[in-house]
Amino acid sequence: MLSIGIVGLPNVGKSTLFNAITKSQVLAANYPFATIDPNVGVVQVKDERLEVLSKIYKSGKIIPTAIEFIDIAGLVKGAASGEGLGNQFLSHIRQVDAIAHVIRCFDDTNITHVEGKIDPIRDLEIIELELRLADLESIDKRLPRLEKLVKTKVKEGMIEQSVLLKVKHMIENDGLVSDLVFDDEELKMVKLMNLLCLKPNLYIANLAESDLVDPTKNAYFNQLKSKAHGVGIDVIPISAQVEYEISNLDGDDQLFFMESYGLKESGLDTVIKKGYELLGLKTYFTCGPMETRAWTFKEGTKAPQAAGIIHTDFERGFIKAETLSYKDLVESGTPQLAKERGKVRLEGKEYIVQDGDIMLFRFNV
Ligand SMILES: Nc1ncnc2c1ncn2[C@@H]1O[C@H](COP(=O)(O)OP(=O)(O)OP(=O)(O)O)[C@@H](O)[C@H]1O
Ligand SMILES: [Mg+2]
Repeated sequence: MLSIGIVGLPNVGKSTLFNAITKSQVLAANYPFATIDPNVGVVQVKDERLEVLSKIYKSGKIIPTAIEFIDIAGLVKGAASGEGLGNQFLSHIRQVDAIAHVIRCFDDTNITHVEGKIDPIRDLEIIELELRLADLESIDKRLPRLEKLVKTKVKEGMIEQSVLLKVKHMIENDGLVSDLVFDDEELKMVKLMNLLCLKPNLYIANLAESDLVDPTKNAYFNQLKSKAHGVGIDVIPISAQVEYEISNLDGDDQLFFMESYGLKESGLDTVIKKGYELLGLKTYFTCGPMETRAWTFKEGTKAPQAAGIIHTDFERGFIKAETLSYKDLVESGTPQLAKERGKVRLEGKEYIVQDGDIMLFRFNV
């Protein structure tokens, strides 16, 4: 399962957010380094299409897809050189597929800030610098080991070296990740390499309760937003504390509470949805009277491999996939009508599965 790591300075609200997202009760407390070992939680990805599909197919149940969130210990300045158990915590970040970076944007003199003062841009830069320094160290260790491969013209070695040199150059010149240019082969290599500064990334602005109604009145949030905008990163405004309180209420109370803050939807759903997008994930559906179920695949996956997500036999014995797009189904009203209109396609091995496809795999083993 793909995972998103919650990363940031100590005592900024990471565990509070984790508890809200995963409905857990891990220790969230007003002192730095409350979290040492990573906490792992699995969450369902909400998708409005599931309700619609289960009505059309009169399905007995709905099974959404899921992703994993990991609450990681706080990083401090000097983490990459071992400060505050930094190396251990950085190794936890290495294992996640994407990073949700929590940045404190709330004033509260009772809650300790490790740098003494609220300053989201400085905080952001501290964390990003530590990730870069950690990468630089691993790049410098790796490069000499690649020399032999490069000398004997082993292709993988040459591609990896080229990627590492580009990233090293970017870090040493304080450049932007968004300015890096990789060819297709290098991109494939990047995905295998686990460099921290290249992981997909989003920012979560942790706001005071009073700023929820209109986050743009909060100067910290605006600073963060304009900085993020420049590098093409999303900022999600949220109050981890409020979300945590909401997550502990039942349905009706939740709605009442959200209305009182002027919230239309839970910020957590946005975090989960954006996280899913960030990972380049798409959804296809299988539907029938038993269940309507969402399956996660990576953008660009072909039909047999998508079938293999359900069962390896489906991939091994793949023949064809009966495919209907969600849009065509909804426009037609029922699967029968969609079929009559010629909207149900028989796709073969080279078909690239699209988000929202409803699929029925024909296979033979
Ligand atoms: N939006 C917010 N407004 C006010 N207080 C908050 C907010 N978010 C979190 N807090 C409070 O901040 C404190 C620290 O929260 P939490 O333990 O979640 O931080 P953390 O980032 O996990 O810290 P650590 O790195 O030490 O594990 C808690 O007392 C929590 O209630
Ligand atoms: Mg914590």
